[in-house]
Amino acid sequence: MNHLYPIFLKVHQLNTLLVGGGFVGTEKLAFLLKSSPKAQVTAVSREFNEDFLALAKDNPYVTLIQDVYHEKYLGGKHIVIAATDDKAVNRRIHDDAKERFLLVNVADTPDLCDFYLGGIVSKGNVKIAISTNGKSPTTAKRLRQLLEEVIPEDINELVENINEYRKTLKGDFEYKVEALNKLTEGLVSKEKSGLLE
Ligand SMILES: C[C@@]1(CC(=O)O)C2=NC(=C\c3[nH]c(c(CCC(=O)O)c3CC(=O)O)Cc3[nH]c(c(CC(=O)O)c3CCC(=O)O)/C=C3\N/C(=C\2)[C@@H](CCC(=O)O)[C@]3(C)CC(=O)O)/[C@H]1CCC(=O)O
Ligand SMILES: NC(=O)c1ccc[n+]([C@@H]2O[C@H](COP(=O)([O-])OP(=O)(O)OC[C@H]3O[C@@H](n4cnc5c(N)ncnc54)[C@H](O)[C@@H]3O)[C@@H](O)[C@H]2O)c1
Repeated sequence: MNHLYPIFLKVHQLNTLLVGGGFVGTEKLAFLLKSSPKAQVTAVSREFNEDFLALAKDNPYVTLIQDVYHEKYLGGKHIVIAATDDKAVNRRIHDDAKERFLLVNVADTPDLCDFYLGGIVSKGNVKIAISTNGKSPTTAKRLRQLLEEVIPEDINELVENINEYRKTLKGDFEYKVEALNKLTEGLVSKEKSGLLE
């Protein structure tokens, strides 16, 4: 049983602190920016590797601070990701963040995470997040690849068209729900939709 509740964060209007500019820090920044190119990220690390620097370069929303972690960097942050290679430092980041009621992810310790970064499928306005409850990130990656293949590229057109239709509906809430459900009935029947072919 997976007890996690997924939400979709507007990270362009939240401040994220990422500590650790090595391999894992780079991976986390890359996935964050892939989904949310304007994510506001402050990255603190003793050293940044080349890939990290390349990702952050020319991105006005990513601020680099070359320093060891200090709790002062938690000021004004909503979300914290600890990705150093020092377990004790990651633990301290976690404890400092919890003291401030911040949401924290400790990349090397699922038990210390308030949330996981998941596999993400993006097709226009449609976004699907995948988690294995921290048990097998490789499976999350494979499921992401599978869904990227089977979800049609034109799913976004469908969403846009339904959005246009939705705006033209004049009745009360119940009327709108009924009209939209009728229009989209075919999507969940295999024969009519073609979505699952
Ligand atoms: C989905 C994805 C998103 C992302 O990174 O943004 C993601 N990991 C990805 C890939 C990946 N990570 C690892 C491998 C190597 C194979 C393996 O070890 O399994 C591969 C596969 C590969 O790279 O091929 C190693 C690894 N990962 C974690 C640990 C620590 C531990 O488990 O103890 C270790 C061992 C470190 C070590 O042994 O030293 C922990 C976490 N990784 C998570 C997310 C969270 C749980 C997500 C969930 O609920 O499923 C969680 C808990 C915390 C977090 O990071 O949020 C991204 C795929 C994105 C994509 O391609 O779509
Ligand atoms: N969640 C995942 O997907 C995942 C995947 C692989 C590994 N891991 C784990 O993540 C951890 C990090 O691994 P890595 O490969 O990125 O290591 P790395 O050596 O490439 O990077 C570590 C970074 O942390 C920085 N750092 C170290 N101490 C610091 C401090 N006190 N303050 C600020 N920065 C500091 C270093 O300068 C370096 O940039 C390891 O514990 C590893 O087991 C997690």
